[in-house]
Amino acid sequence: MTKRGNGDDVVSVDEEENGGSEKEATTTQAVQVAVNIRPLIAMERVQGCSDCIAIVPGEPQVQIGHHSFTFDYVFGSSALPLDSIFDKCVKPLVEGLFHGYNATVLAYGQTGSGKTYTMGTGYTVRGNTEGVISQVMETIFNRVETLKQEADFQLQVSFIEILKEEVHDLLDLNPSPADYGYMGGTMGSAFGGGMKVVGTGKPPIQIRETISGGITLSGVTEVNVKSLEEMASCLERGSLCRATGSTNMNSQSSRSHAIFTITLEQRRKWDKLDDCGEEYLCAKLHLVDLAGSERAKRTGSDGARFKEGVHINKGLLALGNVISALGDDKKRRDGGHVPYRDSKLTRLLQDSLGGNSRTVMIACVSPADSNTEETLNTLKYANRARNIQNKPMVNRDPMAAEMQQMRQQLELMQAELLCARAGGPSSTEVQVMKQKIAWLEASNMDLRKELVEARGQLESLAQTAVHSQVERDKLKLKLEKLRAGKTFEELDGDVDGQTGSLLKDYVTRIQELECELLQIQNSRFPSIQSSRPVSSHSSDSFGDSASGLDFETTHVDRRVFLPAGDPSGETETVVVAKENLCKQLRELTIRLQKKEAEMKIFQSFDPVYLRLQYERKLEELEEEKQSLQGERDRLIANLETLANAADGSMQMIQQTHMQKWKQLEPHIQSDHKKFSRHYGRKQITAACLLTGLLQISVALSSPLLSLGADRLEKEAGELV
Ligand SMILES: Nc1ncnc2c1ncn2[C@@H]1O[C@H](COP(=O)(O)OP(=O)(O)OP(=O)(O)O)[C@@H](O)[C@H]1O
Repeated sequence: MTKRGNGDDVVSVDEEENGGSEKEATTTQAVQVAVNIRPLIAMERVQGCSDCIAIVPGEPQVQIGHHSFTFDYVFGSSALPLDSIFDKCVKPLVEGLFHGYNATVLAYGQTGSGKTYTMGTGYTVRGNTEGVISQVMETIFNRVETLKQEADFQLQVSFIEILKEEVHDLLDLNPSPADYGYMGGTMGSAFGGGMKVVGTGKPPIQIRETISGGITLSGVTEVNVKSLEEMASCLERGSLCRATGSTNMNSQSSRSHAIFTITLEQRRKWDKLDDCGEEYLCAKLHLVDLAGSERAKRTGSDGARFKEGVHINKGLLALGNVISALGDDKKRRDGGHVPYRDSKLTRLLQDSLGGNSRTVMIACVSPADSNTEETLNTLKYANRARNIQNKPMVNRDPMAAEMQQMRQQLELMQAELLCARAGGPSSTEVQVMKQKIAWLEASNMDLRKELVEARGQLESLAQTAVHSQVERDKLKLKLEKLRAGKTFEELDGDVDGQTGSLLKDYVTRIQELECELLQIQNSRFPSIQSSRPVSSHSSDSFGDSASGLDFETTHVDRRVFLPAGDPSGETETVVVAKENLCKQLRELTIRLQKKEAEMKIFQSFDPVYLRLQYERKLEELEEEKQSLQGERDRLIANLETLANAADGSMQMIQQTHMQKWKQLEPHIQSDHKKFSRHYGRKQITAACLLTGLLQISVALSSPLLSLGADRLEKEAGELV
């Protein structure tokens, strides 16, 4: 959406530099209006004219007297330089040509205001090469050169003038008698000194309307051009043939309206043809240099020149009416009549004004105060022209479109024929199958994407698994090494710093405690000690416990389960007890093995927390050891006393022991509970310690103590 200076909002089809939307235009585009203010010419200076047009700095706004107008662009004077007129206004139209849009550049204004100068219609190869048209030609050929790999281009030019309501072909080498009636000005200088060549001639050019509503000129010469030079030569030839004449206001006044038309046809190459691209496009660019409006009084024209002036003004008046009709919002909304047919000029410009063309109007004005009235009129018309809405659309060749359709039909029928011959499916089935294939291809693409994602996830999982496996193997190895009796020093390389040394300390301390307990046990029952085999590696049994606890093979003297002085029932009781014990211990072993796995996790726990836990437990164990030592001493003393007593008093001693045990039992239970809390995860060590306690009780060897031993054993089982 472009905000128009006069307050109208105009929907632009495409405002990009490339000048062309590839889509069909569904919106309208207003005629763009640029004002070109030429400088005061010598004649005006001589006459002492002054500048009557003011420009609002930085704005496309001009003021004349108390009138103010806003346009799309203002060039000349203190506004934009004239040489930027092509880039700003015309280049987008040229680009649009390559997208199939017709375009028109129309120079309008009073006589001597600079229309021919601006358009460059007075082009000569060796002389005047200024103006819009020469830049248009250059740009077109540059673009063709750039795009020649993608499409085949064909360029044609035609050049006509409307003189006294007659259309003349300026490129016809054999003009009809009607074409050479004019002998004023410089016409025909290139072809025989001031006269058009007389020839057999063709029928006069006629303006026709096509079925689609387009305007064409039948009988006009269209010259195929392949190079810039060829096109420039056509322009020069036509310019020289154009009717010009000298008036008081312009020594080389154009006496006709001239239209130089460039037709661009492009056919996309097969391999460059995409689905949405057009195979064939054809667009026309009309470059129009109108004759200037004039007042006979000022031009000083009389006779033939006066008649020309009348015709010129008539044509311009018709143009003014068309502009008024199109520029009037109300009339346009009501679908009011637009008098295109009132003149040949308006008829020819039908597409350009309110049609399917993209149009730029350049209103040329003189700044001289002597021309104020004409300048004001021009600006008023130009301002009205800004209200004209066109509907640019891509020009397809109907024949080519039909051909394309037929080609597609042919392909389909050929495919059907092949299928029918091979007994294959019908065309409907083929269509369905094609759709299915398309659908399958799409879903295949989706699945491929999912597969790639899944593969990525799998790889990362595999990496994690490998990593975990390596960690597990390392831990396994360490454990095996520890089981094999390796010290922590030997494992130093494998165990990481703080945790390793901490564990080492605690294991050493536990082993020391175990030894101490064993010593207590030995010193408490010296009589029994002598009757049971003492392993030289007493700690090994605990070591084994820690590394798998093979209790089945633990050397426990079976006699420890026998009631004193009852050798008769020894074998049976011991075997049963041993079996029970072994069974329980087997279960214990399995559970401990499970816990062993948890141990690994436990190793990764916070060392500080672990240290505190262990320290607390060590204190408790120390206390327990102290109390046990005290109790041991007392028991030894009692035993010694009792040993001297008679057998009858043995019963009493046993009862005393029983009482003592009952007193101790709650303490032991509470200790065990604490123990199990702190050693919830450190089951192996707990089991070791409990086993130690078990062995102590076993070593006591008395029935009441064996009862305590049973309890301990049971608790050990629960704990684990
Ligand atoms: N921008 C400009 N700078 C300098 N001179 C200019 C400029 N525009 C026009 N002129 C001069 O003004 C004079 C009239 O210009 P031109 O012939 O282009 O007017 P015109 O509008 O085509 O007139 P007509 O309608 O009579 O054909 C010429 O001498 C031309 O060189």
